[in-house]
Amino acid sequence: MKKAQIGYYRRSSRLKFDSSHSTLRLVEMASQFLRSTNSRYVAGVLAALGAGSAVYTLTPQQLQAKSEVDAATIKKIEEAYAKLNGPEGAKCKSLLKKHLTKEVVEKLKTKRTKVGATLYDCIRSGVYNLDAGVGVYAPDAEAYTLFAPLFDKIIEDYHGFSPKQKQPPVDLGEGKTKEFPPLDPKGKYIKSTRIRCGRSLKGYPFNPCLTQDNYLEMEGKVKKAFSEYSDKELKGKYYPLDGMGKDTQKQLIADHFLFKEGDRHLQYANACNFWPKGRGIFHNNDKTFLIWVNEEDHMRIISMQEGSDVGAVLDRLIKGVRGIEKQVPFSRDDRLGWLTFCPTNLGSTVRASVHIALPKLAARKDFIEICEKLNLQVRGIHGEHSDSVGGVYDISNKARLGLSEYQAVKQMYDGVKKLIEMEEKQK
Ligand SMILES: Nc1ncnc2c1ncn2[C@@H]1O[C@H](COP(=O)(O)OP(=O)(O)OP(=O)(O)O)[C@@H](O)[C@H]1O
Repeated sequence: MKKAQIGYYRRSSRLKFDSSHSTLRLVEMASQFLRSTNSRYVAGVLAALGAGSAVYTLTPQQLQAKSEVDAATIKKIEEAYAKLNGPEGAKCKSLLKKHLTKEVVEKLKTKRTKVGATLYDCIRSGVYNLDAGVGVYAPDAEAYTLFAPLFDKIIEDYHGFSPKQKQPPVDLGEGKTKEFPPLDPKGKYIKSTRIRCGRSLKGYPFNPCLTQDNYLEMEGKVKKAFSEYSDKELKGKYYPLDGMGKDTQKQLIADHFLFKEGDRHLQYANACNFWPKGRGIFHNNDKTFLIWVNEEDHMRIISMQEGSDVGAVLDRLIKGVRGIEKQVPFSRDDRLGWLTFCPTNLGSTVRASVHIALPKLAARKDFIEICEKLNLQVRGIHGEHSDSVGGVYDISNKARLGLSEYQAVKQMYDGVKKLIEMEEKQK
């Protein structure tokens, strides 16, 4: 027996579906039910469909939609293709432009996920931001499979991860953190070390499909989970963005603790709806363990500290992740690993970075090339799309998918170790 359980504000009710009903039929029946009850929102549709079950929040518009994509959206998709391939898109080098072929457009333009997301939701950001490197986001977990002809190509190109490959099992590095003693014990080059990972709450779509009530509900759930931390090092407080003073927010951003606001790539991906509702940051007293809530991903779990003790930073991250996953279940795909909004973060979701000054090496014309050969990514010190300040760079592992969390940290560790050796030998 397939069952869809529908609850909405103030009242709740149940609908039972026969196992012969297709997903589309379930959505239609839920839609009828919605009209008959005249409620404004359906707050949860739990449909045990095949292997997976999911709780999604749907707006009436989403529910009432048929599987066909409306003509206006199809037109937008076709116009997007024309823009990318016309004079305006001449300088665009994004993976979106490269892989959104005419065939892919034709195949995918009429598809819609169960929560109502279309191809346009996936590509919107890259169509507005022609300077994007990638240009796509997944509006919900299902988008990775429904729109696979586009996502798989981009994932393969970015990560070198073919559709036949599978993310290895989770290995956070428990029992192995001693392999990462301080990279720069004398503190000559490295200012600070940070390791972050992303997590999505099971049962919720990603940003563009979330309602304000979803955001608030998710915030409530994770806040409760944070209060369960008993470890002294991890204990802290949650600070909602809604109501946070502008000065406090600015300082937290300047000190590298909080996410920035107004990223145009995220804005055009419809990731900033209802901002700042449901967004916030949890941190311990020392600001060495932090969790971002509902920015790009539902959660970004972060461990950071001054200096270069990668092992200590990883130890703390492991404790933090283990603590929270006992409280809230996360979305994981058998092939793609931990699911994230941006396909560049799939898999391990780990970005381990150091803020490092390498004056001699960085002066070389081939500095970026050297880093790339070591599988390292170079950013400015105020995050992605920022510049180096005072010769300090943010250097991290490049790969996130196709390797375990431990291997991702090791990629950064080994690469940065090599860079320091080269700096010391450089005349
Ligand atoms: N090793 C580090 N030490 C101190 N701060 C860091 C370090 N690495 C990154 N940060 C800071 O973390 C903040 C977020 O950086 P950024 O947005 O580039 O990366 P991210 O959190 O990994 O997410 P994404 O890759 O999605 O952009 C920025 O303020 C950045 O300066």
